[in-house]
Amino acid sequence: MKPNQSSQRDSVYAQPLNKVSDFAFDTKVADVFPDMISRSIPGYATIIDTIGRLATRYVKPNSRVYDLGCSLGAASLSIKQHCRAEGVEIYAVDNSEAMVERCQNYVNAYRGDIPVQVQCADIAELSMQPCSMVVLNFTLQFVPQEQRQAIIQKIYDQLMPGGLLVISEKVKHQDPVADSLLIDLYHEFKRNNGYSDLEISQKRAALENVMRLNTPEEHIQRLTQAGFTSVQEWFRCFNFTSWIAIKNDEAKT
Ligand SMILES: C[S@@+](CC[C@H](N)C(=O)[O-])C[C@H]1O[C@@H](n2cnc3c(N)ncnc32)[C@H](O)[C@@H]1O
Ligand SMILES: O=C(O)C(=O)C[C@]1(C(=O)O)C=C[C@@H](O)C=C1
Repeated sequence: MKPNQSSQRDSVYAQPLNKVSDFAFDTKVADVFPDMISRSIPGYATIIDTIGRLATRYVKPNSRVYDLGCSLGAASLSIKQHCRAEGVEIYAVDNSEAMVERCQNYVNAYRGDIPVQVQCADIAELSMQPCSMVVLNFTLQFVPQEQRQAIIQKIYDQLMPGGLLVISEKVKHQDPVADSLLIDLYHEFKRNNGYSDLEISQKRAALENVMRLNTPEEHIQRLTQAGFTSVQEWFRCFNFTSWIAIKNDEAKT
């Protein structure tokens, strides 16, 4: 089974809790993660598939690819499935032991030519090597704000000229009317996917201190400040957005 296919049903927030603790990527979440993420992120399957398709265009022979905050490795396995370049190595990194352990099992069960190295590490402390593609698929939103610019700068510095960063995030919007409409539509999406009002509100409370959102403008500013000259939103649904950021072909390494 691929990590983006359905697994155990997510019922983490189904029962009333006396106290809602901060959300954590622990064993309880990791066990139901394929179901949780596919019912919680609009267009998740499309995003994962497109990451694989982008890899066929951007991953260079004999280069590295990083999947930062890989969870169960869905993006890595999509790249492995699509990419035909020779001598490629994927580095799938996450700081949750529960995720990394399960990710390794998925990787072991998945055949293909491209090796995937699974690593338990904090991406803020990760020492990166030159690479042709980096994926940050709904990861930066969980990293402390003050570490975000340095991470994007490190990625830019290690990308080869012409290299690609795919960054997907849940975002907030400056206009309060638009922001609350998009949040409302998102909650309707979750209800349509079988989540109750209780599950939606308890998970929202759990995420409050853990997931800090930026506006699209803040993300674009951060990418531009790091040096990316080509930044393009390629996916958007409600308050979820994905961008491609390409390092100029002429850029110095
Ligand atoms: C929403 S999930 C990412 C989903 C995954 N990229 C996918 O495409 O299926 C966020 C992941 O980021 C990881 N994470 C959060 N902060 C991290 C950090 N500082 N270093 C490494 N991983 C981190 C979490 O453990 C979690 O597995
Ligand atoms: O479920 C929510 O409310 C979300 O905001 C979705 C979201 C995310 O954006 O990363 C939050 C945590 C889970 O990892 C899966 C999805």
